[in-house]
Amino acid sequence: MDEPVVSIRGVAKRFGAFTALGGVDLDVRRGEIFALLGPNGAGKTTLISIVAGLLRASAGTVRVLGRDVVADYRYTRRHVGLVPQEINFDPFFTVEEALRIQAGYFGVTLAPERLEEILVALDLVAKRHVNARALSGGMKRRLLIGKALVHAPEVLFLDEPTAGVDVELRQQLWRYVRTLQSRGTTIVLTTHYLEEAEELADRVGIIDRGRLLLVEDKAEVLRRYAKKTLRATLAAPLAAVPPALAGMGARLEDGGRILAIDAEPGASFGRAVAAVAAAGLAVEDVETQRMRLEDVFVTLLRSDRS
Ligand SMILES: Nc1ncnc2c1ncn2[C@@H]1O[C@H](COP(=O)(O)OP(=O)(O)OP(=O)(O)O)[C@@H](O)[C@H]1O
Repeated sequence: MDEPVVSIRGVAKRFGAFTALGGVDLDVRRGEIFALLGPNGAGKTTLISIVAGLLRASAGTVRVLGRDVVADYRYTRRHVGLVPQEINFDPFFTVEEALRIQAGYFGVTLAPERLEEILVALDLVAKRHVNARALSGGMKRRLLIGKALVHAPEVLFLDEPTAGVDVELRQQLWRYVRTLQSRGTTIVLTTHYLEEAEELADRVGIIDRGRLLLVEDKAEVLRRYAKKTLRATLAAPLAAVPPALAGMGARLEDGGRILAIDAEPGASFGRAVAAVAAAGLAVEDVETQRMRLEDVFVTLLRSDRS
């Protein structure tokens, strides 16, 4: 297999007596979208900042494209793009100037077609000559993303890229993130919008209190942890669940009109459907629902903390 694009080994970070990261091991694969999920204060930004070379680890090593982020800072920084969580740019420049200046920091001249592409993707064409201070919060965040892209980084870190961005534009950004991925960019994102991770990520990592609880393919996480529920709409309401179905944990909802049955992750509904038929129930409609990544996330965190 390819060498990982980012390789994190035993990374710890202490702030005084407080341990923000307690020994993290993680490999990010070439070309993937990796979503780092965790509650407030879990250590996501700390980890990303260490990988991007903005913060020194107290222990452990990080390699980006095979090079150590401390010893080879200039090289690794050159290949990393970081969209920070906090908006922190000089408000006196226009959007276009801010992008050109940022490219200059990396010794790159921003080609006109690249500038256009970034402005279009981030919906900032109409604001290109506007001072950054006159942008709305969501526009400022989009400019931050643009700034992280000017030097065409191989690895892009997005720390809550769509916080405060409206729904329509969020979807547009998702499409652009996928375009970047299709061109070979590796993307690591943190987000509190679990639907964002569900939509974009190939793999997810869940971090809590400075420890990684799980790193797994997203599809596998859902397969392994997401319960399913089958809801059968009955032709006539029931007063009580038939005994054979009660033994499977079936319950009534909506005044007895709906019979709901849960299946453990990975299990099928074959037996439940057969039991409904055997009970002689007339079924008008059937719906199945699977837990979303958000529910899985909450369940996993709860079980870690209990
Ligand atoms: N410079 C610092 N000095 C002291 N403590 C810090 C510092 N930076 C971060 N921390 C602490 O480290 C922990 C992890 O913070 P971090 O910003 O990495 O969390 P996060 O997972 O990104 O959270 P959020 O989702 O809220 O952005 C928090 O408890 C935070 O208070």
